Amino acid sequence: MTIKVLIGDSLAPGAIDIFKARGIEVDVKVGLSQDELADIIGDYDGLAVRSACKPNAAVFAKADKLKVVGRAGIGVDNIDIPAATAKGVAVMNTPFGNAVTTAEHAIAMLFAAARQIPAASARTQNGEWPKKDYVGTELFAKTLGLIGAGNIGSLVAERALGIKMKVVAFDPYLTEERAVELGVEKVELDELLARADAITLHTPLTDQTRNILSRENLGKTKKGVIIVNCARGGLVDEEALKDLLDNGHITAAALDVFETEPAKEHALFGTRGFIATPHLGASTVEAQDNVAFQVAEQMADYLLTGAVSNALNMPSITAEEAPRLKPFAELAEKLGEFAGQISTEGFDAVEIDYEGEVCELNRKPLTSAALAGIMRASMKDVNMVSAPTVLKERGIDLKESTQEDSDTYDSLIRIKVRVGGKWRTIAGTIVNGQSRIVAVKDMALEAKFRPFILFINNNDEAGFIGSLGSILGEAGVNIATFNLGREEQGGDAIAMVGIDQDVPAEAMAKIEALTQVRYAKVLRF
Ligand SMILES: NC(=O)c1ccc[n+]([C@@H]2O[C@H](COP(=O)([O-])OP(=O)(O)OC[C@H]3O[C@@H](n4cnc5c(N)ncnc54)[C@H](O)[C@@H]3O)[C@@H](O)[C@H]2O)c1
Ligand SMILES: O=C(O)CC[C@@H](O)C(=O)O
Repeated sequence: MTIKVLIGDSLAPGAIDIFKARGIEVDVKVGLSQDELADIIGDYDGLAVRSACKPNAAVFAKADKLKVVGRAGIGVDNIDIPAATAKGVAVMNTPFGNAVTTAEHAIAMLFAAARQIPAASARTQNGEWPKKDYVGTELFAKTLGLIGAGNIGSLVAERALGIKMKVVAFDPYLTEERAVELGVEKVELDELLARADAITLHTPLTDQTRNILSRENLGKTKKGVIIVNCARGGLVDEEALKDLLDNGHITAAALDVFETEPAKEHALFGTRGFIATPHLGASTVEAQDNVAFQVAEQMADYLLTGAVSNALNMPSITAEEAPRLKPFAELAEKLGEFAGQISTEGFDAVEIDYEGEVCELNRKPLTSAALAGIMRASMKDVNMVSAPTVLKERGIDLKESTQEDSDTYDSLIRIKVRVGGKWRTIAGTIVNGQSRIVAVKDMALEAKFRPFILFINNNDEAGFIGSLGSILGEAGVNIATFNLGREEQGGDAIAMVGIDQDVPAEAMAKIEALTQVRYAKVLRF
């Protein structure tokens, strides 16, 4: 049977050759609207994209043959991953192929902003020779504030140190050891804002990073600061950026990414000190070859052999191992997601214990699945392949242990994450092929994973369940399941409430204010 792939964005031509050499038919259709894509997607087994092609739920609804979407690049915000997962479509990216190129663009933007090169060039070529208007800022010995010290942030730090800048970094997941290795000083955000002469951003866009350079935070920066964003639109308050450029608090700003793209009109355009590029961070021949060739190989492997690599929504497992490993990989990833969501302040060690029959299996993909789950709360685009490398690079300790007998269950996986010197622990098993949570903080219970779980750590005192039920009822939140665990009567206790919808902020505040509640959070799976 013919296997067909659609290339929906401008990819380096070598990708077509790779698909064809492996016997896969290829169509290239760039610039399709979502409706046009939905009309034709039913013919294809694979879809290769960059960032302009945006397969949404309506596209996946019609993607009856589709098995894989490959992103030639890092960010997958243009792909509706829950819709892809619901349709059984693997989503893969290429986590490292364009990192150097993007770091170089950030550094180029920094220099361009410090010396106002684009404006000076335009006016010089216009015959003005405006020498007096462009007295720039030297970067030597200045402080660069790095928000996000992952792949690209680390490369930017190396380069900034090379031009003799001092680098301070804010990243809750950067360990002191990794900071020392990189030669940067780990600081809190407020300290970075107060000390940096230039700030560059290198985080994904998540609930925690959206608007991280808000009007308030931009107001805390040094007068004369330079702002560079080559990561994602939405990290910087664009309106506030304009106001602060206009009043001279910010000397210069360079954006490669915008809240709405393509940004063909924008209030910032024409503002003094402002530089824009059209999401060019990854646009070099080298990076585009890297990501296009890699995505074509990964997609072809998956379509022809079932091998999964760099997948964001499914574990990497070989075809032979698949049937036995799959439920345990799903369990490990979900337990990891639980642990990650209750550790968003940052953690410095992870332990994974395998007990019982699961010890006989290849545990590497299980550990990778668990780590991807743990880190997903802070790094949206992390996957099973990149998770272990990233963990190691950051100097986060990982210990695995096995115990061939399990006291109660045929198999048990326990994940422990250390936050501020204290361990947060969750354990689970498989019951009738489905993942179950069987202990939290070593308190036994049995709960299914659901799209929304309200997790509460409380004191075991009378009246708590009634008050909680009333608050949820008044907020119109339906309870689907309710599981409780406790250390001893009157002691530490947990409640896992499976709910049919998210809890409104007002109701959440009331829950947190209950005298028995120590910690409450809605977890999403
Ligand atoms: N402009 C472009 O063309 C282009 C090209 C490639 C990547 N990108 C974007 O650059 C960004 C960085 O990519 P990467 O490969 O370095 O990602 P990465 O996952 O390796 O690093 C992201 C870093 O952000 C940190 N982080 C998460 N939450 C944070 C928070 N609340 N505060 C501070 N730091 C936080 C993480 O710990 C991590 O170290 C992504 O948004 C990616 O999509 C843009
Ligand atoms: O494909 C591009 O040009 C942008 C890629 C970049 O935003 C990424 O996240 O990898």
